[in-house]
Amino acid sequence: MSYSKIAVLGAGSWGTALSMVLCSKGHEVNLWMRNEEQYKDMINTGKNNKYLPNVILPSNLNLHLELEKAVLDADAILISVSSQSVRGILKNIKPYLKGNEVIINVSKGLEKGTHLRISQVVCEELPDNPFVVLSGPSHAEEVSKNMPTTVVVASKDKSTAEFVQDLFITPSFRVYTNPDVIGVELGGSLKNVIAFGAGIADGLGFGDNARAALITRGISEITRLGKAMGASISTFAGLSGIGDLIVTCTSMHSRNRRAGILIGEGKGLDETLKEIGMVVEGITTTKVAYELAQQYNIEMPITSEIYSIIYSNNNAKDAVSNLMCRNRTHEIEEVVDSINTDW
Ligand SMILES: NC(=O)C1=CN([C@@H]2O[C@H](COP(=O)(O)OP(=O)(O)OC[C@H]3O[C@@H](n4cnc5c(N)ncnc54)[C@H](O)[C@@H]3O)[C@@H](O)[C@H]2O)C=CC1
Ligand SMILES: O=C(CO)COP(=O)(O)O
Repeated sequence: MSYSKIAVLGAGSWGTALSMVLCSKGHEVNLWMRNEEQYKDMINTGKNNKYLPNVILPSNLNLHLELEKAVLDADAILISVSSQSVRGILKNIKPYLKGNEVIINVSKGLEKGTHLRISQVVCEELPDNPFVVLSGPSHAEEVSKNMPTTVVVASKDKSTAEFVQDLFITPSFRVYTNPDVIGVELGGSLKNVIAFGAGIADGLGFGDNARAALITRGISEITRLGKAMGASISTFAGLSGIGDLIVTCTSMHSRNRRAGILIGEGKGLDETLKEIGMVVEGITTTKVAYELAQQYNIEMPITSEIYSIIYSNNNAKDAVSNLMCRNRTHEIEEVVDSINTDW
């Protein structure tokens, strides 16, 4: 097997956990962070105490504060910051790149204002670099402890997807490939909106029935928007669709679900975000998804009610009542997948 040099940009919980997977395969891994205090603490303690406190960092992991040094001669660059920070990071690394580094995005969100998927942001900023998105049901807390996890890597180019599959795959971290970049990106982003809603239901004291309803009707509205935006509907039945939706709506590791629980219990948004202390992508994605639903004229009732709670300060109990008392309708829509997902 051959070894690669990989720069991981963003030392939150996900960047750290994925660095550990890559180190376990013997790759040269440069983990970059912007915060000097965090860097010193990680050097001194051998742990990422702020974001992933319960694991010891591998001894072969290189920590960096200087972006230029971190990306120098890299074969691949993994972006693990919040989705709204991705464009800024790409602009910052651009002067140091050769143009053939594979860009691997793992952040799950859509750009505020432009409504762009991260692959489109990368295409605007680094048009020459090959691109892959890695997504799926994968909480950092479990990946960092080598618990069995499956993810999917999507790229327009099969050999690039297989290169990234090879970089990561281990007996506890199984990686599939998929050509449907749009579907994988939308599944990973939009599930955070529904998971936030599932958290609200939990916080209001509702049970398993409500959660199952949100998961099932949630994937239905995600698929509707995804189809309109050019995704393959079968991707939403896979790891980056229903798989990620299930894990995020049911796990106490989920930042989106935990934030929703606090809102359902009556806390305000600022207080909630402070308490979580990590990125809660679903807040911004709700606004983008709501606007996309209007743009594509797609009915997204759950997203719309969550939008009204976050952005119009509507009462969560009223939102539930609005959803339950909508006009009666059929469950299954006729959906035909016309997208050719062969490479
Ligand atoms: N934590 C998890 O289990 C998973 C997270 N993700 C996604 O990965 C992305 C990152 O999530 P987490 O690691 O959980 O977040 P986090 O909140 O633990 O860490 C985010 C990191 O990005 C850094 N950051 C943000 N803006 C930056 C900038 N402009 N320059 C430099 N650093 C910056 C922060 O300082 C922090 O270290 C999110 O999009 C999330 O949805 C995806 C799968 C699993
Ligand atoms: O995407 C994730 C798991 O696959 C992480 O979800 P949270 O951001 O809700 O923790």
